[in-house]
Amino acid sequence: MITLEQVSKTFTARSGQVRALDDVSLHVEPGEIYGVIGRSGAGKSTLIRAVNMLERPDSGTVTVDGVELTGLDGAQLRRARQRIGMIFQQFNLLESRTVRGNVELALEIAGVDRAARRTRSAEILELVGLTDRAGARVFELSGGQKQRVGIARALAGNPKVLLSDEATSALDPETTASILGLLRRLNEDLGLTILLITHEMDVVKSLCDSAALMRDGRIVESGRLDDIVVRGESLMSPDLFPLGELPDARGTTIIEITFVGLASEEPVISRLARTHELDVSLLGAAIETIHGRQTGRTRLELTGSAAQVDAAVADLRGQGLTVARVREAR
Ligand SMILES: Nc1ncnc2c1ncn2[C@@H]1O[C@H](COP(=O)(O)OP(=O)(O)OP(=O)(O)O)[C@@H](O)[C@H]1O
Repeated sequence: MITLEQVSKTFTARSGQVRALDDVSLHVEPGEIYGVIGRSGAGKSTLIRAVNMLERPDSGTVTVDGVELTGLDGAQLRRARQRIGMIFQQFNLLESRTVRGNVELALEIAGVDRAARRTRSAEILELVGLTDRAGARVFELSGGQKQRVGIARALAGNPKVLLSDEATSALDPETTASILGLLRRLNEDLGLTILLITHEMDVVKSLCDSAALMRDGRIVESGRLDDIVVRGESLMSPDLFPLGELPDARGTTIIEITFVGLASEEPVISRLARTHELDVSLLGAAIETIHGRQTGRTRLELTGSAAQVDAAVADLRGQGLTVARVREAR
């Protein structure tokens, strides 16, 4: 539904040239929720703005719903953009207008007549749970309600794709959860494809089907979330399962095991110690609900000979568990 191929963008800042997007390729399937995560300055905003050509790439192609946007200009581009909704961290609403007035604005610009606008805004406000606030002014609303208006406005033209630029970053945790729940419902009920950028791993964990990690204008890891969590050496794992710093080196081997949909690591640990005559200590465990499944990562310290440790790791892998050797005994 969204494909970026080898997209690059360089800005000229006072301090010199900044390569905000460096050969970025990305593919979002129809109906998917795709999250791009990264620190401030990684290039996330430039990436999402490139998808609807708010930021025109220097090179590469952007295709949305079969239309190559990088090849369009003027009226063609405006038409194609109507199929792409966007929501923002600061909502970007017109404060002086009513809720309904904000939702109808894009339809007014698109030349939709008054009666059709009214019908459509009523429909969409019901979808986001704001029917009883239709006549309220924007400044009277809470942050969560404002974002619901933002979502309703973005969906008024019936887009296939919704772009979300840090849509929950200005909201408290409870309101964030309700907005993420709404996005999930719209994805399921309307088949809406969602591409979002965020610096919060919790947003990715609770909402996304797939994710990409950006650093210095590049995508350094990407894939379906359920594949990423079982990748032993995933770059996103430390943030997906925060286990803290490794202890100081003390001549032992440290491994991390990923469990998907498994209730407890206890039998694995005791069996490991028994079978391989190793000392096994549990250094930490993090369990998260990812994609609706309980997924966990356990960090274990193994004390034994190199051969015992190798045999233990092979045994765990043989049981279908993902094992990363995060520190070798020296
Ligand atoms: N219009 C611009 N002119 C000059 N430099 C820019 C411009 N827009 C972005 N940059 C630079 O490009 C790099 C990527 O910025 P971008 O805003 O895409 O990152 P980000 O990951 O979205 O960060 P944040 O979360 O802080 O917005 C940064 O170094 C930024 O300073």
